[in-house]
Amino acid sequence: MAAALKSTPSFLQLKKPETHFLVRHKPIIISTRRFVPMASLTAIRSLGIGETFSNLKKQGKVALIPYITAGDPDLKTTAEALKVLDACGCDIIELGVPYSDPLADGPVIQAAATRSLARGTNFEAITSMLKEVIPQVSCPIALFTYYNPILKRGIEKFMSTVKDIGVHGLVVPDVPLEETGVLRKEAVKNKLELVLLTTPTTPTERMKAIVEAADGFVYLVSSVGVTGARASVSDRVQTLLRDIKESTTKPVAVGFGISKPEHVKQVAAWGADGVIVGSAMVKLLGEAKSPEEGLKELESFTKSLKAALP
Ligand SMILES: O=P(O)(O)OC[C@@H](O)[C@@H](O)c1c[nH]c2ccccc12
Repeated sequence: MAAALKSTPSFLQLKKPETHFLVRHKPIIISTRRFVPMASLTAIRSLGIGETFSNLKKQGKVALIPYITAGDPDLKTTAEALKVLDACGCDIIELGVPYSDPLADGPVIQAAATRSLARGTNFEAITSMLKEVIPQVSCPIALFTYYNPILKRGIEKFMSTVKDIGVHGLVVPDVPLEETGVLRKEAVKNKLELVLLTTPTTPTERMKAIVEAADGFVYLVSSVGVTGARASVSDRVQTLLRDIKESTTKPVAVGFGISKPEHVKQVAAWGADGVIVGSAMVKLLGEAKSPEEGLKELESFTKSLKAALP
């Protein structure tokens, strides 16, 4: 596996040459609308990623996966936004931990991270907010974080904290290749499913290694470059989806640039099992005249995307 990963071209010119855009995601949480009650009444945990996708598949549905930045415009609004996204039928929510050097992000998400950090958002505040919110929504939340905040806390500590608050997954876009094994081992120990990312520039052998190692689903990055709404989704996604699906039966979700109902419709028609929308959501929330305004716009936008999906 390591060998196959050696030649990983990162689709970003990241500062650290050895860093590859090999994302061991542990994403997300799955909204199954059904909880698996744990022993205690207070702690309930949604089903795993793979189970959620297979439930959706049985219903002929495609997962809607929003990404928003925690603490933008503030954590109170983030908590409300999670409930809005859940109520609108999102199947998976990615919650970004703001970071000072978000290399894989475009201007919208970078600006959101800057605003959030300027307000003093930190990991502890995010996890305590999540501890409150997760039991209130049927669609649990996954943390999206760069590698540094994990290292700062220690991988083991980070993973157990993430698991204890009821999170199912992580997205770590800049983890150096040689460290993905360690990350994965700890994640699995904490019953966290890891999703890996493949890109349009990932060589076939490497894509196969990624798909083989992915848990839950495979994240197909639709285009090279950084995150950000695009006018259209490249039709190369269709072939990329076909190639990946030739090497696995695992679900594949597509992200990057998706920002309109016609985009989600198109990507679903190409055979994606899930669509991921970040910048378009972040912009509505973070750039609105008021938090209430942002939440209202988020709701109608999300409903329009949901309506466009099977
Ligand atoms: O913002 P977009 O173009 O809709 O793409 C999804 C993306 O935001 C989300 O999955 C994400 C946010 N930051 C990232 C960094 C790397 C990979 C993925 C991400």
